[in-house]
Amino acid sequence: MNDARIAVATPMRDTGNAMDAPIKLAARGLNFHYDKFHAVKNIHLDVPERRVTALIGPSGCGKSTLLRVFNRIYALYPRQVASGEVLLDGQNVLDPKYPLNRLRSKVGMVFQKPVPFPMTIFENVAYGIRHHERLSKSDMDARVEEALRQAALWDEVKDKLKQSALGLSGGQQQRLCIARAVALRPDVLLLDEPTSALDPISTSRIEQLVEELKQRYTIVIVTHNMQQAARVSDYTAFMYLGDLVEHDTTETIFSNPSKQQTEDYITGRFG
Ligand SMILES: Nc1ncnc2c1ncn2[C@@H]1O[C@H](COP(=O)(O)OP(=O)(O)OP(=O)(O)O)[C@@H](O)[C@H]1O
Repeated sequence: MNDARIAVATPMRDTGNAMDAPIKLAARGLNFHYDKFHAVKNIHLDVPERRVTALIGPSGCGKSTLLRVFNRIYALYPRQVASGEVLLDGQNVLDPKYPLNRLRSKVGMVFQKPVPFPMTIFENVAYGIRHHERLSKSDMDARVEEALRQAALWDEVKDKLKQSALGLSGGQQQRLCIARAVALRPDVLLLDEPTSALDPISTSRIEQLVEELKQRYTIVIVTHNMQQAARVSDYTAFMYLGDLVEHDTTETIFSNPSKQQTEDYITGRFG
């Protein structure tokens, strides 16, 4: 093994090329254009259920774009066009007939910079739930607590639920954003560089959390940090200039990639 390669700390199953879990989310012949710019090129990708899949690759290769296509955020913007399919449990979520509300409740997203709403900690979590469900006060209290516990934040905030979320630290704010996403009980969590704005302790907290969350959720994480990809993910997809170059178990990608470009990237020769 080349010294520059990254040690994979997570124990890996010997899966060969086969997935060790059913496919939850899949891209089929997926293309994406920002106006005339072809940002994602004919991608086929299988995302297994209750596993962590990392998207890695140099800046501008299309990682965030792919994530945004997975929950159709682009649909808000004119001149952003996707073609091909994104299958969630076999149903094409890019089909305009697939209700956006259903998609939002099944696929949660957490962004690079934590952006809590300027309201109380409780309301930050309850807000999204109210959009989708009508719950009694006691059910809502229980749901908010459940979400905050899953995001490993409950113990730190249980005595100040009525205080503004803006008073939380950056790491706590990011866990609040994760609580907001899991509060809708989604199937899939998309994490777009969730720790890039955080200090090392908060980063490690979120990485531990990802490990816990995968017991319940299918997770796709975009990261620039290859050590992080190696630590938290079961599968890794390497992208370059809009192409999906290689996708395999994280162990294989970091110890025995089949493509030269992948090897060059993970050993730090470019990117
Ligand atoms: N709103 C936009 N309009 C036009 N082009 C865009 C837009 N957003 C992204 N792009 C282009 O699409 C390509 C992919 O961008 P994307 O943000 O998906 O890359 P990335 O791999 O996530 O990069 P980074 O790691 O720097 O976040 C880039 O060339 C980028 O310049």
